[in-house]
Amino acid sequence: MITASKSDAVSQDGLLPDLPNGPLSEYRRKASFNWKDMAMFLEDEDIIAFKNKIFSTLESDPLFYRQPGVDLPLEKYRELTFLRCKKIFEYNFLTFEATMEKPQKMLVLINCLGMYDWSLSTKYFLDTQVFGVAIGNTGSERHETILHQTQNMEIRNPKTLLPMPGVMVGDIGRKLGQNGLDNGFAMFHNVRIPYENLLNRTGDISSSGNYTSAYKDPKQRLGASLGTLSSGRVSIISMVVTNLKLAITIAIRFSATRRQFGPTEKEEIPVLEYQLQQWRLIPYLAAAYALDYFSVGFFFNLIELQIGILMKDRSPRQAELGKEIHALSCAGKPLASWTAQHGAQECREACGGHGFLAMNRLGDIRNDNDPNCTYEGDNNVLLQQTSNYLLGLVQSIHEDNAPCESPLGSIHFLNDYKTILKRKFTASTIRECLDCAVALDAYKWLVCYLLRESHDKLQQEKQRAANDFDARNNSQVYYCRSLALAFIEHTVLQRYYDYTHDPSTPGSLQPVLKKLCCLYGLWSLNKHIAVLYQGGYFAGELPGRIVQDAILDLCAQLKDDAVSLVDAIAPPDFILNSPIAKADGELYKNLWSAVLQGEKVLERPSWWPEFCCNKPVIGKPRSQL
Ligand SMILES: CC(C)(COP(=O)(O)OP(=O)(O)OC[C@H]1O[C@@H](n2cnc3c(N)ncnc32)[C@H](O)[C@@H]1OP(=O)(O)O)[C@@H](O)C(=O)NCCC(=O)NCCSC(=O)CCCCCCCCCCCCCCC(=O)O
Ligand SMILES: Cc1cc2nc3c(=O)[nH]c(=O)nc-3n(C[C@H](O)[C@H](O)[C@H](O)COP(=O)(O)OP(=O)(O)OC[C@H]3O[C@@H](n4cnc5c(N)ncnc54)[C@H](O)[C@@H]3O)c2cc1C
Repeated sequence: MITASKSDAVSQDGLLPDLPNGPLSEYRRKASFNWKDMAMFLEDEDIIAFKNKIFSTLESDPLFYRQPGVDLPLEKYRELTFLRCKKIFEYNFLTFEATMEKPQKMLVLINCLGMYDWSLSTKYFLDTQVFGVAIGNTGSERHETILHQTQNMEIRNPKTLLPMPGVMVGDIGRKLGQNGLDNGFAMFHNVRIPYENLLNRTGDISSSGNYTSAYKDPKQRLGASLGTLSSGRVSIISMVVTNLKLAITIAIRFSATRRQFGPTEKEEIPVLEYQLQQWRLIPYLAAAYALDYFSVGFFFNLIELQIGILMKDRSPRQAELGKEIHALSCAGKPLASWTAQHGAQECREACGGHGFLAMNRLGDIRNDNDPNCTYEGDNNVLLQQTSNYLLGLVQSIHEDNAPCESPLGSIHFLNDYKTILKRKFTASTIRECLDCAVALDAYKWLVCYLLRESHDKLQQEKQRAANDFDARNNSQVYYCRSLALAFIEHTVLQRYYDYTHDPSTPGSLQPVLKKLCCLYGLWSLNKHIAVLYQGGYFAGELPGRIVQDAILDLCAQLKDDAVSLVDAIAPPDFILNSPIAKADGELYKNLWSAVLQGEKVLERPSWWPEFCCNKPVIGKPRSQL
């Protein structure tokens, strides 16, 4: 294990307390790096201190006490979420000034509260941010009153809490997750909306009925109006990565402590030693790292867009930035939320029966993550926005009449479209595949190929179909949908590759980070193997086989680092709230203690006498008279 220097260690110990010794210590000793170095490389001291403050405040407040696995009645859960939400207002973890100074803290706060409970986080941020930012970014001074009313909880009649005349509101009922959040409906019957309520930042109507807009170009106006809608999707990418981090922490710590049959009868071995367990979990750990890096960087891109909106930037670059962020977020949300969804399910199963026990939290993580695939736009519908953006570039690519340029550079590689399409997979050994550039090159080819195929398919369908609507619909499966996903996977991988190969990345961490990068790349690429063969990039048995062997090799190389990799991203035990995944690794002691603390755990059920009298006469229902 590589250790930190003395001065680093002093500041680390204050921020990151040592983890308790126990059954996980052996893996921690075997790690190729120091988990504290990794934690402090991933987040700066200020962010770690901010997280510690939030976590310790919640842990010290009895209102935030919770018992693992207890299923609260709906009404009680919503009441508790509301009370906690009010308390979060009081704690005021993030002032307006602090947000302006370091906007990333907003994302950190969303995720810290979400790690505790997503119902609480979503409730708090829908009120304070989603609604507020939408009004702030698309309205003007005349809408400030609405923002004040929201902050003072005045969304009905402030004295009676009854809806205003003509407005009907109601509750839509129990959902599959996030039940602390009360989703409702609203209906308006002959309600006159005052003219001043029109959100008028990009266009207005004068009292005489004339439309005016400071934007001459309708496309720029559209971008400015809709740009603000990207913030939810960008934030969701980070939220779902947080879920993946929670789930993988639980599954890795469990797998490192749960023992089963080994090669000899003498000793049982941790299930993490099994190749199958490694292959099921470690790629999700790599995905958590790669997507986490993407989510943070992409949030900074969003901040740049929002500053432009606030500064009334009407440049073509600002409009292009809005379009690119829209295209990336419309594929980034699907990729990240599906990865978290599949990852949470795999983690649940990888923990066997213990994973199905509610108190271990994988069910809640999975269910609370699930609506991220739907809200802020259904994943499959959103992917079409990304493929539309890419298809819009085809003409310039074919005719070489304009370079493919975008503010964030995600499409720059398409300038080499024709050359890339002529390339073939050239690696011939597993060793060569352990260089992440191999997966990255394959992705460049894949995106170009799917772009060409999707474009051709769309043209064919346009000739065949009666209208553009059908043509577009019939070009999604295996074409545009795959294109959008391959494009975003390439973007995530390219960014992670650049980061892990950057000379400023500490030498002690580079080897493990590069392995994670390579594993994420090959594992993701492996899902496209049919297309790689179909388009002729792969030929013969060798490419498919060495890619798969390289994945297994990387999993084996990373298994001794896995515990320290989750230590670097795990929240404290109180927040993780999963007895099988506490940092001390005392799986059975912690599970047993949580079971015994359950309410009425040793009592007979209240209906026990039914068992002893009125015994059923098989095949003869009793008369109800
Ligand atoms: C966009 C649609 C999918 C499709 O719409 P259309 O059918 O009109 O498609 P077109 O292809 O014709 O599009 C028209 C045109 O517009 C461009 N466009 C569209 N959107 C954008 C955009 N955002 N930016 C830029 N440009 C945009 C598009 O590219 C086209 O341009 P061209 O003509 O040039 O091609 C649409 O149907 C759609 O959006 N559907 C989804 C609806 C939706 O998202 N609803 C959301 C409801 S609210 C909700 O679900 C809430 C759930 C709870 C969420 C909880 C989590 C949030 C917590 C986050 C906290 C946030 C913190 C914020 C931090 C901060 O901001 O700082
Ligand atoms: C927990 C939760 C909270 C929410 N909160 C809010 C909120 O606060 N405010 C708000 O306004 N909304 C909210 N929503 C609604 C959410 O934004 C929508 O559910 C979402 O945008 C999807 O739209 P829909 O439900 O109408 O799906 P539909 O459009 O009915 O889609 C149903 C199915 O049809 C398919 N489909 C639809 N159109 C196409 C197409 N063009 N091509 C191919 N397939 C298609 C979809 O893929 C999907 O499988 C919330 C939803 C959830 C789950």
